[in-house]
Amino acid sequence: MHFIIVGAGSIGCYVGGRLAAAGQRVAFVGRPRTMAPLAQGGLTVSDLEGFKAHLETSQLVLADSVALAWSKLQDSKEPTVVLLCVKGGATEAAAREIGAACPSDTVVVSLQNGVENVARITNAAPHLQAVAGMAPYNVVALQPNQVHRGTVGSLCLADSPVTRDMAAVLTASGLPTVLAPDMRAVQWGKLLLNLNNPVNALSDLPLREELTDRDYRHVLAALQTEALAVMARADIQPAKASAVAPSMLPHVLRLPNWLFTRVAARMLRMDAQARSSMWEDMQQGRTTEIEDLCGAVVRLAAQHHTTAPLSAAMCQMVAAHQKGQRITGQALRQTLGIA
Ligand SMILES: NC(=O)C1=CN([C@@H]2O[C@H](COP(=O)(O)OP(=O)(O)OC[C@H]3O[C@@H](n4cnc5c(N)ncnc54)[C@H](OP(=O)(O)O)[C@@H]3O)[C@@H](O)[C@H]2O)C=CC1
Ligand SMILES: CC(C)(CO)C(=O)C(=O)O
Repeated sequence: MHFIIVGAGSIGCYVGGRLAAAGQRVAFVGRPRTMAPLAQGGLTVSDLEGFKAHLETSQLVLADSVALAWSKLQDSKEPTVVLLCVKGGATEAAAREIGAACPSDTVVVSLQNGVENVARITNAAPHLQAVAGMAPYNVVALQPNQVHRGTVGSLCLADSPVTRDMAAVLTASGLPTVLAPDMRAVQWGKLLLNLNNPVNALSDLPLREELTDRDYRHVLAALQTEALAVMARADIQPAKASAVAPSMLPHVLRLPNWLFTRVAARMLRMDAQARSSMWEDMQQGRTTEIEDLCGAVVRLAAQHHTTAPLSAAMCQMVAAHQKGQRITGQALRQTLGIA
């Protein structure tokens, strides 16, 4: 099996880098700004468990378009799978490019956050086979050509005949992968955790520091309580995406620090430098995924004739936020009126 990574950023370089380090054929498609450091210095992938591998430039297949990546991999009869690793706002354009470059029925696995990307791929390129995936862990770029996984977990793919072989290849390459029959539940379960992305980005703190502040946790708990109510109304039962069951998450987050750090020890098992992908977007002045996360809760609420005022307020705060500004947990709690 060959892989094309579309969106060679944090997740794309981590997943593609682990596959390539394990000997799989992988082509990376990215922007010139992210591809130039790979072309100059190769790619280093590492994780908090001590794994570290360096791939020389000569070991990497780099391409500035999906069409070129496809042609570079067609030297055997191996099936080629596309792993889509762009931010939600870039999905449709990327899907159109994949659709134009790859034959009908090419499998495109979305490893993106949010709940709407498979539908976006299908709308933009109906002849592709879009498959839902989920990356549970945090990856940051420590250097322009070094990506590091700072938290733990297994990749998750929609269970289907096309993903079974893929899951085995990913797992054998150091990317433990599980298959799930109901990806909608998995994606909404992950979205509940991702409601921390805007809180983390506004805090301007590493994840662990932010999560050990009870005021920030109260904000996250309130966002999750609101989202859980909207999901219940929509008959969505979010899957467990962390050590804590979805319905228990807000209760655990509201615990005092001394108890939270014990009960949620697994949730806090992360590198001191790990930050949310939304924090990285804000730092780089890029469009954030707030509309894919809090915006999705607001849209689901509207579809079911209710509202999600806290998620709506977070959409506004993130849109108005200036890079480098830190909002304390207490200030955030006050602004949102969270008791
Ligand atoms: N980072 C993390 O820890 C985690 C991220 N995720 C999810 O994974 C997805 C990717 O996140 P992340 O890796 O952080 O994002 P990054 O921004 O680091 O990487 C995405 C890259 O794709 C590029 N890109 C966009 N469109 C195209 C295109 N058509 N062709 C080639 N390259 C393109 C982007 O360039 P440009 O910026 O110029 O558009 C960017 O360099 C998101 O949905 C995120 O929520 C999930 C779990 C954890
Ligand atoms: C892994 C996690 C939850 C870390 O915040 C994430 O998905 C992200 O940063 O986008």
